[in-house]
Amino acid sequence: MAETKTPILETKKLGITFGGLKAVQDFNIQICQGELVGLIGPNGAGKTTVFNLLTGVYVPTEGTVLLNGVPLNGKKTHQFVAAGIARTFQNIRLFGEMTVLENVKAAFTKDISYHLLDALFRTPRFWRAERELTEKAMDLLAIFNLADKADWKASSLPYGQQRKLEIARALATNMKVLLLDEPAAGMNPTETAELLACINTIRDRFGVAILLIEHDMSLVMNVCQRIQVIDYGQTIAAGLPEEIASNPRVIAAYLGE
Ligand SMILES: Nc1ncnc2c1ncn2[C@@H]1O[C@H](COP(=O)(O)OP(=O)(O)OP(=O)(O)O)[C@@H](O)[C@H]1O
Repeated sequence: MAETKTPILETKKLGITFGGLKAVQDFNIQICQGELVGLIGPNGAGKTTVFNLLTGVYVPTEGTVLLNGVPLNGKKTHQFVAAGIARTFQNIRLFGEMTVLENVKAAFTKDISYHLLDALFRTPRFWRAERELTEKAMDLLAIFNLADKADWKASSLPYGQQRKLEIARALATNMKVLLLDEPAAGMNPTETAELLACINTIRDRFGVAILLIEHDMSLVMNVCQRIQVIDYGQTIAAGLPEEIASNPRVIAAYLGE
């Protein structure tokens, strides 16, 4: 018998209109712990707009985003992050002048257990907490094979590794849901294969729910358990990768692109 799980992330009739344009409408999705779902669709279909709705960047014109069954209506972006929804962006947004390690440590702000005075006077509590943060950050970097580059300036990493660092930083926010916006964009096949392995590790190790926007179809078909397809802001198909690959509406939407 199929196991019934409570979705971590759920949307109900989510939609947004810009002027007269219904960029996303009646968008319904459920993602459970440890699930990896792909969100695909032709250019301009509304994928990034969905991410902006899921992170509080856009206020929906209709519908609701729920995290563990709790509606997030009216919350600001930082409250979405605090609640456990983290994302990466199509264009890399690292602190380029900071080191790889500092980039990850900066994302652990929720875990800082010392006060301002401890930091000012460099008390034992400050050093203990700093050591723990460094260990946690190094553990994350190790998953992404970046531990030996901890002291590098983030901007000096090769492109594919900067993308991995972005994901490591998103994980440091202790999130329950990870939204990845075209993580393989601009990567060569070797970097894409490494990324694929990382995404699988993250899912297994952290049990997070992942929603992935990706144009690289082989990546999507390889890693996703389910795929939802949107076109002109509306869901045109949802199902297993093999069902999606042979769905006539999906094929027509992509051929028409
Ligand atoms: N802030 C905005 N104001 C007006 N229109 C917008 C805004 N954001 C997105 N749109 C429009 O909504 C539609 C969906 O755009 P979106 O960027 O979400 O598509 P996408 O599927 O992510 O595309 P791509 O694959 O090219 O990144 C487009 O027609 C876009 O022009």
